[in-house]
Amino acid sequence: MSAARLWCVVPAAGRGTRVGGDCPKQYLPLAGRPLIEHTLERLAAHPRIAGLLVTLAATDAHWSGVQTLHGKPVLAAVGGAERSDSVLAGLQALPASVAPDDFVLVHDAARPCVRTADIARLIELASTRDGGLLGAPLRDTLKRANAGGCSESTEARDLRWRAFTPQMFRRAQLSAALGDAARRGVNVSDEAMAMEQAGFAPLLVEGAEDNIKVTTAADFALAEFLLSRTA
Ligand SMILES: Nc1ccn([C@@H]2O[C@H](COP(=O)(O)OP(=O)(O)OP(=O)(O)O)[C@@H](O)[C@H]2O)c(=O)n1
Ligand SMILES: C[C@](O)(CO)[C@H](O)COP(=O)(O)O
Repeated sequence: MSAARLWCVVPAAGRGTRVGGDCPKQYLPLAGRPLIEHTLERLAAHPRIAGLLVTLAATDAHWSGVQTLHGKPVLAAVGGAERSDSVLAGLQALPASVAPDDFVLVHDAARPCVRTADIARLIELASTRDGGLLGAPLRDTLKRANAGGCSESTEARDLRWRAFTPQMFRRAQLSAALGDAARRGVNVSDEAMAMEQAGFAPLLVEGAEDNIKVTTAADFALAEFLLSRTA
């Protein structure tokens, strides 16, 4: 029997303010196509992905979108003010065929270079736990800056990881954790933070550090180079 396939929520309702300009970064050209289309293509091509639920800003009507990709459904829903709101909206908009206990992946539209093998490894390992996330141990010395932009102290580096996406959790548990954080007024920066606060210990799965999040204008050139190499 073939391995179960998972739906992926793709938060894409951001404004890309750190890139600047009028067009949200997910629609800016990257290697000749809108950034978001590289991400959706990479996800939909993965044999373990069943479908994509993309959350968009209500004003992003200009995104032509795609209805199916690699024979898989690509659905859209309206996101929210914060990334966590967009993820929660996406979870709530998933088809009824996605059961409460089914694992769901959440992957930033702004991360087009995620490696196919890393997605497979996350699914394999996190399925045996209460979920997990791709990341990488911190390898640089970590500094705490003061208001004047100078190094004030050096932070402990051991046991520190950078969190990437996808992050993978059970639909109902993640929805409950995100909803609880929102009710407490906590703006969680990723799904794992919400799950940690709900008492879970998400598995950290080491992935390639070229799974970059396109955040500033300078990231586009790096992402274009990486897209030409990774898959
Ligand atoms: N309210 C929001 C904010 C962000 N995102 C998505 O979450 C991902 C990671 O967020 P980030 O890189 O911060 O994107 P932006 O919020 O657009 O960037 P900025 O903070 O520079 O405005 C992106 O795919 C973004 O579109 C979202 O769906 N809804
Ligand atoms: C979810 C994430 O990509 C993990 O590193 C990150 O927290 C998103 O942060 P952003 O400020 O919304 O880009």
